[in-house]
Amino acid sequence: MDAREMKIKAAAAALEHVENGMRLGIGTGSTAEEFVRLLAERVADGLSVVGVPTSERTARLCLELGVPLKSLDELPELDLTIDGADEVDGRLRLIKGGGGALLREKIVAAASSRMIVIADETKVVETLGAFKLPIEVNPFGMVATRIAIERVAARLGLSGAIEVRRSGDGNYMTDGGHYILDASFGRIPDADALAITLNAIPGVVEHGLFINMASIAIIAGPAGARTLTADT
Ligand SMILES: O=C[C@H](O)[C@H](O)[C@H](O)COP(=O)(O)O
Repeated sequence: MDAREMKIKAAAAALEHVENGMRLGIGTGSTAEEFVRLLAERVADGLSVVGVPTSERTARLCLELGVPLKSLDELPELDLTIDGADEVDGRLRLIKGGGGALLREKIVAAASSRMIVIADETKVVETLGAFKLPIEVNPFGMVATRIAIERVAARLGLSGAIEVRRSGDGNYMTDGGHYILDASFGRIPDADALAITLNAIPGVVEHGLFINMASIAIIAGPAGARTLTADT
């Protein structure tokens, strides 16, 4: 089974949690896009749901495939969000934002009663941090913000390059008009402390640590899909 087939398997298992009439947060990334494709088939067959997309990219795909959408302001309380992740640990703590959508993803997940993460086995880790942690920052004072991040990270025993994400000739810009700093910490032994500390830095708009947000994770491997709950 190749990577795409595993993503489809996880997405298909997540689709079983979708019920008629649900208000759905719809994630971003290659795994979430497999979910959108399967969801669109069910919508074409008569399933009635309304989605709130977590990025312009997801919104475009949903519109193209006929998945009905509303904005989060029109639908501020959601039943379920289904989204991918860059890393998942045993407590269902996540790193997200590899695709740059972390801010909207976190706002949408926080507005949802439940969040289901869909991923392939390669995303499951003992300790978060091998994947560069995306930190969304305001362009104003980005260098000062980066220095502040380095200082608080050092106090938590974390080091490693913190680089501005690039796209073409310029800095990558999120849907919200911010930049992303990717932090190569390698290992983040205390993700909870780092999450709180980063949130306290002026200039940090949001970070890619999703703590206590996922209800379950559906992890697909060559043998099929399994469901993870925190500490199982
Ligand atoms: O910003 C992007 C999101 O957090 C994605 O859900 C995450 O990067 C995983 O993407 P993929 O399913 O493509 O690995």
